[in-house]
Formats: sequence, C-alpha cells, structure tokens
Amino acid sequence: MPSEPRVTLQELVENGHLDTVPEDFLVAEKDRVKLTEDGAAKVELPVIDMAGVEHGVVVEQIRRACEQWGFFQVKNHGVDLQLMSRTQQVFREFFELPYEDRNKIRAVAEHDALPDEGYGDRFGVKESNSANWSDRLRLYTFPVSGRRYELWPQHPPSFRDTVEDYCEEADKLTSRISELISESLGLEPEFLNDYFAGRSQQVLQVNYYPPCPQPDVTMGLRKHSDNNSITLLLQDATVGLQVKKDDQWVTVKPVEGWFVVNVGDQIEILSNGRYRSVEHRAFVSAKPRMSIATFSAPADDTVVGPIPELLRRAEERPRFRAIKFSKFKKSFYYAGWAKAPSGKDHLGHLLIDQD
Ligand SMILES: O=C(O)CCC(=O)C(=O)O
Ligand SMILES: [Fe+2]
Repeated sequence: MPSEPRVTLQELVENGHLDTVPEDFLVAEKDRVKLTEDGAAKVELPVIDMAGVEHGVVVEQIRRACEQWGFFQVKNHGVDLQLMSRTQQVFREFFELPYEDRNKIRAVAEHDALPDEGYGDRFGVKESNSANWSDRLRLYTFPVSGRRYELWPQHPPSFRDTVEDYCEEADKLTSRISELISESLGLEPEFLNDYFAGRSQQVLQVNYYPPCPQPDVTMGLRKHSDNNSITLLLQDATVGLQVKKDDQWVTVKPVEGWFVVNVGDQIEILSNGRYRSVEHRAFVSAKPRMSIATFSAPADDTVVGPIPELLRRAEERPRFRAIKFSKFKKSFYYAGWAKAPSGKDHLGHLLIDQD
C-alpha cells in the first residue's frame, strides 16, 4: 500500500505560518542564489522573431542562440496570446482551489516507480531527499492515447478544453522550432521531426512556487538540464528563471506573450555536443510564481545517438553512446535527480573517451 502523501508545500505555506524555511528545503551555501541589490541582474535572452521575413536570418539566429546560450525567447510565434493567458488563468485557478480538491488528483507512486503524474511536490525525488520550494501539476499530454484524464483537474470547468488547445499549439510551435533547429545544423527541415517519427511525447508541467519567507536559503527548482529534446516555457511576470552563461547565473527577464525555449539533453546527444543543454534553475521570492513548461521528448523506445550525417560532415567521432530514451530518463531520475538534482552527471555517463 502506498503511504499517505505528506501535505504539499503550498499547503504548508498557507496553513503553517512559516517564518523560516524548514530544514528539508535548505540548500548548501554554494548553491544559494545571490541577487544583486536591484533584485536581479536581468538579461534578455536572444530573441527570435518567428515571423521574421528573412528565413535564412532566422535560421542563423537560432544557430547562434543554440551554440551560445542553449536558450532563446520567441515572439510572433503564432500561438494565440489570449489562449496563452487563458491557460495561465485556468492553472492559477487550479492552484487556488481548496487543498482537498487539488489533492483529488494527487500523484502517487505506482509499483516501485516514483510519482510521475498528477499534483504533487516531489516528482522523481525520494522522500528522504531535500526538496525544491515548489509544487507541480504534471500531465502526459501527447500522444493523446496516453492521457489519463482522471488526473486532469475537473475545475475550473474550462480546464480541459483550454489545456488541450494550448498543448496542441505548443506542439505545433515545437515542431516549427525543430525544423529551424534542423536547418541550423545544416540538415533538411524535417530531419528532427522524422527522427522522432512523429511520435514525440509531450509532458506538461506547471511549476507553482509559493511565497517564501527566506528566499535566499532555498531554491524553487535546483540546477538541472532538461532531459528531453525541446522545452517551451511560459512564465508569469515574476522573475525566477536563471540560466548558466559563461559559468555565471543570469536572470531571465520575463516578457509577456513570449516563450522561453531551451534545448534539452536529447539535442545535445544528437548534435554530438554542438548544441548543449544548458543548466538552469529557479529561485523564489516573497511573491508566488508560476511557470508552465511543455517538454517535448522522443517516444520511450527511440534510440538517440549522434546523427551520422553530422559526424561524417564534421569528420568527428561520436562523443556520446546511443541510448534508448526510456533508459536515459531512468538514469536521469535515479542516478542524478533523485539523489540531489545537480548538473549534468547523467549525461556524463554517456561520454565516449576521445583518445
Ligand atoms: O520555473 C522556471 O522558470 C523553470 C522551470 C524548469 O526549468 C522546468 O520545469 O524544468
Ligand atoms: Fe528545466
């Protein structure tokens, strides 16, 4: 029998009258956020205008952003702005529901696996390990046949239609971005979409960061790279996202109506390390924050390795061993994330000695 889950962090914050951050949530001194006096050194990531008239220029901008940042923002991306704000609204309403209602779709451990879908706070992290200052709602949204609607909130009533539309649009945009990334690597536009054989999965993850009494001793989401291929992130107006650039943490300035895009570990492997999945993290503040991620990933049985055509052209040897995505995920969660989400050790296991 699975044990009764603990209350989520939001519940603890709303009913616990916390003046300090409980021990579970403390992070080591070296991993704490150091904000400058004005709150944060905010930078603008490279901005890609998806409606840019010069296709070649857009492709070149994508190449530069992927090589130099692993992250960029997109504007004029074709996703309806009202749909984006309606989506933010239905998730806000979900997190405003009474705890009993949220808890109806609580993520529970099934068999010997860690909780992976539904509402909860320690996905992929064993109970005994230190926690992030956040709760989340996580749903498998593509393929449609994999949707577990019993884990989708019933309230607000418009939740399902809104989220289905949003996921569809996010998937289309991801597909367009995959085409641009393919081209930026000198491949046919359809290359990456074909590699994933039209069977990509999409996981929707809404991160809710409750207000924090001591933001400088904890972390909303510890540093990590994303284990999938391409992530779209829709954040609200509160700062929190930090990206590692030239060994420094830089804070991303949120811009309404834009998406943040980043390449994950699968693109790093496929491109033989030319595009890197960059570490990022989220800090918290006295204000609540919400971010909505859609992770696009290969189907579980897809074997991902450096693309032979790229190796041939660059006369390179493969830097990574090919691996089935399901196996990669397991090592991501069990070898790295579950112990203490940190950096990119999970990718290091696949490196091939170059001498
Ligand atoms: O909340 C954020 O800005 C970051 C979210 C994130 O990195 C993730 O969900 O993987
Ligand atoms: Fe992430």
